[in-house]
Amino acid sequence: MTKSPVEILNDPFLNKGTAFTAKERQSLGLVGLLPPYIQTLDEQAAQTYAQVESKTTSLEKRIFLMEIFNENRVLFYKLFSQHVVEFMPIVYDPTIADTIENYSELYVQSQNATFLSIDDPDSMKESLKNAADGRDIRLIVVTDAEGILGIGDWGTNGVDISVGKLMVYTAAAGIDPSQVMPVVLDTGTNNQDLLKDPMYLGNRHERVTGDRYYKFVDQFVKTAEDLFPKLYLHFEDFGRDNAANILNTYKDQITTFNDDIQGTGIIVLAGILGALNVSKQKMTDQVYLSFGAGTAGAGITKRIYDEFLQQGLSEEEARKHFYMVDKQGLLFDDDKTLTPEQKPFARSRSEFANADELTSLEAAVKAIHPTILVGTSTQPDTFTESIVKEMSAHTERPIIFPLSNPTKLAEAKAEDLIKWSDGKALVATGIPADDVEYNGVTYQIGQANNALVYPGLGLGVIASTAKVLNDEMISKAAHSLGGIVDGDKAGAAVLPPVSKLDQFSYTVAKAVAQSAVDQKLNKEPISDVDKAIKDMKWEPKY
Ligand SMILES: NC(=O)c1ccc[n+]([C@@H]2O[C@H](COP(=O)([O-])OP(=O)(O)OC[C@H]3O[C@@H](n4cnc5c(N)ncnc54)[C@H](O)[C@@H]3O)[C@@H](O)[C@H]2O)c1
Ligand SMILES: O=C(O)C[C@H](O)C(=O)O
Ligand SMILES: [Mn+2]
Repeated sequence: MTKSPVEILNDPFLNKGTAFTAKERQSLGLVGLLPPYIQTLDEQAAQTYAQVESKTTSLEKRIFLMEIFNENRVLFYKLFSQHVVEFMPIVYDPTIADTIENYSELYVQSQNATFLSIDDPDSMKESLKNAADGRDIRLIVVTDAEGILGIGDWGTNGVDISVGKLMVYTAAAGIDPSQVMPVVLDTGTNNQDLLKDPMYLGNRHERVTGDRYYKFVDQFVKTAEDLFPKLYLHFEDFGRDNAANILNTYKDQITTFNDDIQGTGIIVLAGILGALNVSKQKMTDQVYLSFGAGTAGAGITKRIYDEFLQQGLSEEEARKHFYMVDKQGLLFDDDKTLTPEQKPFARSRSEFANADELTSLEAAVKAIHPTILVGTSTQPDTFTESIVKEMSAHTERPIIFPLSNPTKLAEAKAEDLIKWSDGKALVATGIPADDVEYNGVTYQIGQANNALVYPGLGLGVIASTAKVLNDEMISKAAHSLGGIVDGDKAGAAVLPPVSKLDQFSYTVAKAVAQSAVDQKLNKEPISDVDKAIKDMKWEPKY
């Protein structure tokens, strides 16, 4: 179907704006519809970048960048790729949290997303087809928005996380933006402020749960798989009660991934490996404490635990190294409210003389003497000076990762952790952190955000045509990030910098694709993994 000139200018996958050549303007019927000077992509990027810079707040910058995204994908990604470090926190986390909270107020355009309503399941297939508009969809990011970052339930507004995660896939790993689709499953919201807000654009009822919810998710998975047979299905920010259930249901059947469980597990394992490379300590000597044992906390713990097994410990031996603290304090095995993911790491009260007193993080740290503390609690400023001092008193180089997002929810600031530990803490944060100057050393702070790994992982899975994404591939992804940072340099970060995102996405992709091929999980024959990845890679150019 050929598009009319106006349709072309309104199609972000086709529109080149002022970069349409004289010949294209003639042949497509665009003569007179654009100013006469023909810009190059570089000129367009320079001009739009100056406009971005003229905005004073991150939110204004993001709103402007989304205009470019809505109008011209090549230009958007050219700009993004030229300014990755500057734009990541604007396009993605933390600014994305503001656009989700204000989605209805800020709404101008649907951004090629698909909105699937639990009240209208019969139109699901048609909706997905309409949104694909004939495109060959290889990657969907889907959310039901029950647990957006650490800010909770945002109903239909959560669609922005699907859009944002996909933008990072393209900027970091070169996934073709015409082959992706953001989806929100609107199953209602329990956010009372949204339900009362006359401007709210989603379904105005409480969340549907139980069978009807799982049937709707299943209908979505089956319909999407049926329509797009080469699909890699990424789940994002589902609630704690559903995320692991959904992953466990589908992970052996289709090519799927849960970012909060698996992506976060990979980046934290990579960060810990990086930290141990600095401290020259052994993984299996570490004592691990997860603060906030929800979707991410439990997913990370399981990944690190699996690493202990891989390094030769028995299940029983390995389990002795792990502790979890959630709302109720240290998790014990007599607790009836434990989730299935928490149960394996709950401890026996008989291990402690003062078990009943271990109801706070501080008490737990005193009793356990963890060497690694990872925060996924959504509780700001909970890694206090006294906790950090207590950890530092019992271990030479404490590994402390406050990972809750966005910025306002982080368990601690990198700067404080460095200061309170007298420069000893090996720190990574969920959102970007500035260098910290302390006692004449410049400490670089790694970003332990799943965005550093999920794009490469996805590229590797898609390029290798893998049937499933399994633990072996996930482990290979985490280990592939080693060696990029020089751990012997004073103040070295525990993870590679965002400025090298495209390079290490490629490293991750190669490790994952090679693992898929080695395990014979590829659906199509692949003789050269490197070439398969390079052939997949999309670049922003006309
Ligand atoms: N850096 C990253 O890549 C990354 C990845 C995923 C999640 N996260 C962050 O981790 C946080 C949690 O995300 P999630 O998806 O696991 O959410 P979740 O709701 O599944 O888990 C949060 C957990 O924290 C617990 N909690 C609440 N209050 C607490 C308290 N006072 N003390 C101890 N625990 C408490 C909850 O009971 C729950 O188990 C979010 O802020 C999210 O942004 C970061
Ligand atoms: O979205 C992010 O920044 C990371 C993570 O998936 C989260 O939920 O916080
Ligand atoms: Mn997430």
